[in-house]
Amino acid sequence: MASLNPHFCDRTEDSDQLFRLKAVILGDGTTGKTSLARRFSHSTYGVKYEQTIGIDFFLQQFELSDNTHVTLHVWDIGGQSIGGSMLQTYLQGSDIVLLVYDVTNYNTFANIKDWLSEVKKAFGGNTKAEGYPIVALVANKTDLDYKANIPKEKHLKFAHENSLESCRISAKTNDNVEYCFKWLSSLALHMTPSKYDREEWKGVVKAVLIQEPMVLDRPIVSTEGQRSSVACSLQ
Ligand SMILES: Nc1nc2c(ncn2[C@@H]2O[C@H](COP(=O)(O)OP(=O)(O)OP(=O)(O)O)[C@@H](O)[C@H]2O)c(=O)[nH]1
Repeated sequence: MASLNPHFCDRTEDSDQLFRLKAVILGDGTTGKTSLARRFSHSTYGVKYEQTIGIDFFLQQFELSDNTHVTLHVWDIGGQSIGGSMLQTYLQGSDIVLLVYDVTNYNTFANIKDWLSEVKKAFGGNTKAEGYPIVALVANKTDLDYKANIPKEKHLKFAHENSLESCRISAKTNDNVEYCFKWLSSLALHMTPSKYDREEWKGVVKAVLIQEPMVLDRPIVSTEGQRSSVACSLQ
């Protein structure tokens, strides 16, 4: 029942329910935490790297399903914060923690265990305790999968062994970003999204039409004289 849910914060005139959640993004520097937060909150992306010193805040409101709305407060923590006393404070009251690594940088994956230790420490080491957040292992920069050096199996094994949720995203192309945040929000609210909702969150993958291949200086045609299928490549 919504009224018993600690995240419930308002009911609008037309009986819609509004929930408030806090998501904290952790991970090594340059793994794409700010890019992820910015992509989800502002639908923008920039290639220029600007180091986050301390913390940055983002906000996004969205509809999770009919009549259920979420205000998500996203705390983007600078990659240099590990081991600092403030990190423990930042983690207090979080509903969702995203542990982000860069698929092209093995060290950032190897260091996830240290970030996870920080999360456990902040919640007294008991991952089953009430108030322990939904924690997800997030592989970013999957647009660079062709030069990734962390096998997907390794990602899944680590997630499974540590009872983490799992997302593979690209802040650059927006692949799975909405899905990841909405899926984790659903879990934090103990909701089961419908298949239809989940498909919708996955959105449309950007496809680019490439030039129709030419054979002997003319387009490929089928024997009936119809044009054959057009080739597409995913960016
Ligand atoms: N190819 C690719 N590059 C990305 C992606 N996400 C982020 N980047 C780039 O990686 C660099 C670092 O991104 P940031 O979002 O600033 O990284 P951060 O984790 O917030 O870094 P700190 O502030 O040091 O903690 C930037 O140049 C981004 O453009 C992605 O999905 N794909």
